[in-house]
Amino acid sequence: METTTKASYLATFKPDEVALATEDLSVLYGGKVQKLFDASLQFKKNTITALIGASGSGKSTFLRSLNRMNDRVAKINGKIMFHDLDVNQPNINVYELRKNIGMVFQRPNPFPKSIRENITYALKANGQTDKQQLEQIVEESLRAAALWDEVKDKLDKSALALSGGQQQRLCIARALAVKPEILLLDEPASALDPVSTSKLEDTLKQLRLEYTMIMVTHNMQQASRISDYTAFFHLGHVIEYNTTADIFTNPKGQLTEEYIQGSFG
Ligand SMILES: Nc1ncnc2c1ncn2[C@@H]1O[C@H](COP(=O)(O)OP(=O)(O)OP(=O)(O)O)[C@@H](O)[C@H]1O
Repeated sequence: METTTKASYLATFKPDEVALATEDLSVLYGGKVQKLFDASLQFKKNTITALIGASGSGKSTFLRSLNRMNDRVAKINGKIMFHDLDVNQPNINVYELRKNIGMVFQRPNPFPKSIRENITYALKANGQTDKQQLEQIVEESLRAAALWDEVKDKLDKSALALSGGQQQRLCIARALAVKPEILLLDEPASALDPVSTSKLEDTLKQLRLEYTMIMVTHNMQQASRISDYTAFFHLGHVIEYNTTADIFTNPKGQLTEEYIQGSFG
C-alpha cells in the first residue's frame, strides 16, 4: 500500500472492520503553525497500529488529536470518524468521547490515591455507586492490565508505591475501567526498564483481543514485535502506512527505509 495518494489508504479495510478513521486531518498549533498535514488513516478493529517517525514528525500531534486532547492549543481540520460520527465537530462531548477513546501517556501518572481509587475514580464521578459492581470492575480492569495478581492484596495501598511498570499497567487498567473501544498510547514504555517493558508489551498483545490500540513508539523492535500495522510520519506527513511486516521488510519509500535502518531520527 503506497500512501502518497490519499485514496490508497482510505480504502484499506472493509467498513465494518474500521474502528476509527481520519480524513485529511490537519493540525495548526495556535491556529496558524501547521504541524500535521492531511493525514488520512484507517485503524482496523482489534489491532495495534504503531506510529513511528523522527522526533517532531507529528506522531503525538496526530495521536492527541484523535480524542480531542489538542483542542485547547490547536486548530484541527478534517474528519475523525468514529462509528459514522465525525467526532471532530464542535458539538461533541469530549468527556464522553474520551470514555470511548482512552489515553495512556508516556510517564505513568496514577492519581495520588489508592490502587482501588485509581480505578473507581472516574466511575464514581460518572455516578456509579454500586459497591459490588465497582469491585468487579476493579478486578476486571486490573486483570485485563495483567496487574491483578501483583496488587490484589494491597488495593488500599497508595498507587505511588508501585514500581514504574506497575504504575503504567495501573494507568492502563484505569483507562480500561470506563470500557473504551480504543486506547491511544503515547510511548507507553519509554520510562520503563526492559523487564517492565516486556510485561507491558505482553499486556498490550493480550488486550488486542478486545480493544483497538494506536501507539506512538520510538522503539523499532517494539513496533515490529507488537504492532500489526505501522504508519511512518515525517515532517507532519504520513509517508507510508502498511502492515508492520511490510513496512519492516519491504518499505516502499526510501525515507521509510532509512528511518527504519536508523539513518536518522
Ligand atoms: N502544544 C504545542 N504547541 C506548539 N507546537 C507544538 C505543540 N506540541 C507539539 N508542537 C510541535 O509540533 C511538531 C510535532 O511535535 P510532536 O510532539 O507531534 O512530534 P512527535 O513526532 O510526537 O515527536 P517526539 O517523538 O519527539 O515526541 C514539533 O515541531 C513540535 O515542536
